[in-house]
Amino acid sequence: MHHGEPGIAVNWASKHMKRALICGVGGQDGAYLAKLLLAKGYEVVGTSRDADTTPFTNLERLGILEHVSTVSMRIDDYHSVQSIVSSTKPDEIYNLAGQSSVGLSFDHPVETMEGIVCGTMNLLESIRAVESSIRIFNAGSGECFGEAGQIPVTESSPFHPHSPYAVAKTAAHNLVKTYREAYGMFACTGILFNHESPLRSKRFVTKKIVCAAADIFAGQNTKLQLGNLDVYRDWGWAEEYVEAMWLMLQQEAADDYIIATGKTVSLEYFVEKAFAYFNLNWKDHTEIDAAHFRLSDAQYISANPEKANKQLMWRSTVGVEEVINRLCKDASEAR
Ligand SMILES: C[C@H]1O[C@H](OP(=O)(O)OP(=O)(O)OC[C@H]2O[C@@H](n3cnc4c(=O)[nH]c(N)nc43)[C@H](O)[C@@H]2O)[C@@H](O)[C@@H](O)C1=O
Repeated sequence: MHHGEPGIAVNWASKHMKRALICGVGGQDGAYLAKLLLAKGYEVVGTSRDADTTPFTNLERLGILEHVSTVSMRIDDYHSVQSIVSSTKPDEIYNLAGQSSVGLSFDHPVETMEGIVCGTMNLLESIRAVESSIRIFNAGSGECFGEAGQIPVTESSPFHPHSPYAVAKTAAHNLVKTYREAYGMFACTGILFNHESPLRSKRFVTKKIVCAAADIFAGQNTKLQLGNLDVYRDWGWAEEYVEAMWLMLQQEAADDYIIATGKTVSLEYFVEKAFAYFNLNWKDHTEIDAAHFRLSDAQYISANPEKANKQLMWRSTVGVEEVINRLCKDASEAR
């Protein structure tokens, strides 16, 4: 493992291997992507704000911590970003850094904007300054569409962001498109819908639900407090989504793609199925708490992933029922 200060050059074992820079390697997607790229023979450099103190528990859990070179980089500081891009000279950059919780973005809008908008800008500008042939993937979000109604959105549907997070992701999406069109950069955004795994934190509703159900099943006398259950989302499996990120950068031309399962269900359905996994009736163990309602929240979001299916030959194979089963199994084993 290589911990390093921004600017420290890394000695690479081989010149033939592709090198990837994963910004935000400590998160769910960063960890799964690192695992995927290592398996494909890439040299992987991963950044976090402070690599010397970040525990990288997700990388450890996947058994790949010693295979990833971790470096400190402040995504919101251009000099820090430029110095890492020029010292690592990657073939591909994956921008998974910045605040990822929609809920938290209402409490920390400035930090959210700086990390996502300035962060994306800093990466694009660094590529322009250092080596414009570097390919970049940017993690976009289905939240950008906002309230989209029953008709599944496509890549050409309009964005109606309604949270600081979604506003930031919309701006980053537009920046990527502008750099692609104006400077001819190979820059793509994956418009990612909800994707889950055991590596998710309890800040996200899926992990919160399955952990509570497992605790209650094990005898804990608690009630699960939730917000609005009458919201509809498209939940997929994170490990499959990172595959789509990689595929986007292997195409002949850069483009943006919706990455989703294509199936939307209600949060109530998710809760019901998760408790049913443990032979529990969710209604006996949950309470609605107004404190968990968002200041604004899209009620219904559904997506059409046909473009990714056809052009990337990427298809989600883990549907929401399987997502629930896998998360519940992990939550009960983790206790
Ligand atoms: C596509 C998008 O996907 C994720 O963002 P998210 O959809 O906000 O994820 P979540 O799990 O926090 O909320 C899902 C829904 O569930 C509702 N909800 C009800 N009750 C609770 C509750 O108690 N906690 C939470 N967290 N949500 C609740 C909440 O209001 C929302 O409608 C991120 O990956 C993000 O990075 C991203 O881009």
